[in-house]
Amino acid sequence: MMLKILSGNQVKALDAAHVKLKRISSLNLMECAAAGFIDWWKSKNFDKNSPIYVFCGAGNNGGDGFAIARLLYQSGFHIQVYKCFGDATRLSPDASINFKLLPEEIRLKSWQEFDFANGGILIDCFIGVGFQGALRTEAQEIISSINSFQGKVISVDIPSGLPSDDMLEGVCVKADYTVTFAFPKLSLLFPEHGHYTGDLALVDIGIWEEEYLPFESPYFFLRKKDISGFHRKYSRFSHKGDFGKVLITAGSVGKMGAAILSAKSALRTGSGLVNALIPESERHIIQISVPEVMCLFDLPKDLTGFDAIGIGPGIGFEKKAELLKSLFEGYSNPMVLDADAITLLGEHPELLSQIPKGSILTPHLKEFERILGKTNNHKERLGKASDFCKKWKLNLVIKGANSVICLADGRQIFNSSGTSYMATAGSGDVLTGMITSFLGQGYSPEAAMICGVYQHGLAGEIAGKGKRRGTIASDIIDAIPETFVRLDIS
Ligand SMILES: NC(=O)C1=CN([C@@H]2O[C@H](COP(=O)(O)OP(=O)(O)OC[C@H]3O[C@@H](n4cnc5c(N)ncnc54)[C@H](OP(=O)(O)O)[C@@H]3O)[C@@H](O)[C@H]2O)[C@@H](O)CC1
Ligand SMILES: [K+]
Repeated sequence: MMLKILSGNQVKALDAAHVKLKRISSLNLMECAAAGFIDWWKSKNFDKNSPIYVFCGAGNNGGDGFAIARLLYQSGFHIQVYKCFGDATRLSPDASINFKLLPEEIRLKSWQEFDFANGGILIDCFIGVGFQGALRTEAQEIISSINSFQGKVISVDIPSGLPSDDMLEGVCVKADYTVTFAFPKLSLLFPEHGHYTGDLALVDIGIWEEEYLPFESPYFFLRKKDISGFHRKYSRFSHKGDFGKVLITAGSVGKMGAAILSAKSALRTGSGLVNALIPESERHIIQISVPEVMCLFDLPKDLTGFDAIGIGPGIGFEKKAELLKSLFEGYSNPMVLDADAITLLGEHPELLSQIPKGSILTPHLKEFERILGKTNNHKERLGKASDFCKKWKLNLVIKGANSVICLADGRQIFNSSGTSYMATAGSGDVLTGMITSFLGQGYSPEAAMICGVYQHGLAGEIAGKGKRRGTIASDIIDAIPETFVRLDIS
């Protein structure tokens, strides 16, 4: 089962059902959230001498803040708590209890007394998912002041002022880290909000994935533990035919790198046989750099022998609409369409209905607009993607940080692996090769996308660890085999 992403206003009902099921109190759950935050904190090795300022609101987000302040104090940190509310009668019941539990030694002040020119660490527990309507004037002032703070800012659950499921309209806290509870709030995964959320960490507060079942949501969060269940198991008697024969249609004069990257990725992902359809004049390039690949120069008449087809990286546009048409006529299984193939579909929308059902399109944000039109923001993009997938019975992978796998049935799965070091030329060609390879190994389109997208991100993390901004697409390919090791897939 995969973690569901609920909306902010479903959180209260989820919490209520959880505390009933586990026979605990909501105060216990708050303590669990605070303890989870402390575990994350310890993993960061923050300086023990750094002053820590905890900004607390009057709701349960503020309650988390009081509990965190107490636990950090008990661990030997220098804590000051700043109130972002009038008087204590405004506190929610659980916040009120944790307010009273604050050790006497912790200095309590009003936010107006804080010198924002200070350094240190500010923990933002002002407003969480209980944010509603438009920010009131004083709240805007508090948030703008927090944003003028010179040290590090850690937001608890969500940066204060950011709506949990929508685009930001006013101001919100700009965090260096956001430590969110139970599930990532949808808006934390929107690229437009990356600047506000900073590094995202998810803290488990003991709510099982089964407990999300009664709650409706099309959104899911893909994590490491989900992957092995989507993989095929091979036996001792498997032979190269079992690992699939794929056709990669990529590259053109001056862009043969795209063909090399996607074909090599398919091999590293486990394909038994990789054929590359390329211009004959360019054959030496690929045969020298990837000798395991067999080259074809014309589209074979019979395509039924291929277990999967991937088309697009670097193919260019000349006579390629005809090529797409021939592929769609001669092949009825799901295929992978990327890069120039997507741009061509944007220019020839009449071809959309001919794409084999269940096929996978992997656009980046610009390519997305070429087929689906302009969008103002990610929320709108997700809505359009959902309509598109349902209408044409196709799947989309919207590439980026937290790539979104959009399935034909309307589910949308956000990936958790990856790093900004993957924003490099050819990274998408690698993904095309990986997904095509899994399709060819007999995986369903859903399983091929899930394993491909997650392992592509993981390979990027492995490559990026030692190479940082010097990471190139070939490094990602080299790291693909290690992803099988890390996931314990044979
Ligand atoms: N399972 C979980 O995820 C768990 C969740 N937990 C935690 O509970 C949090 C949710 O707590 P919640 O529901 O009490 O609301 P919360 O976020 O504190 O906000 C309320 C405060 O914001 C204020 N405020 C609101 N709108 C405003 C506006 N427009 N402009 C200005 N102010 C505005 C509002 O003020 P008021 O309108 O009442 O005057 C009130 O003071 C959640 O994020 C997580 O941290 C954990 O403890 C346990 C497990
Ligand atoms: K917050």
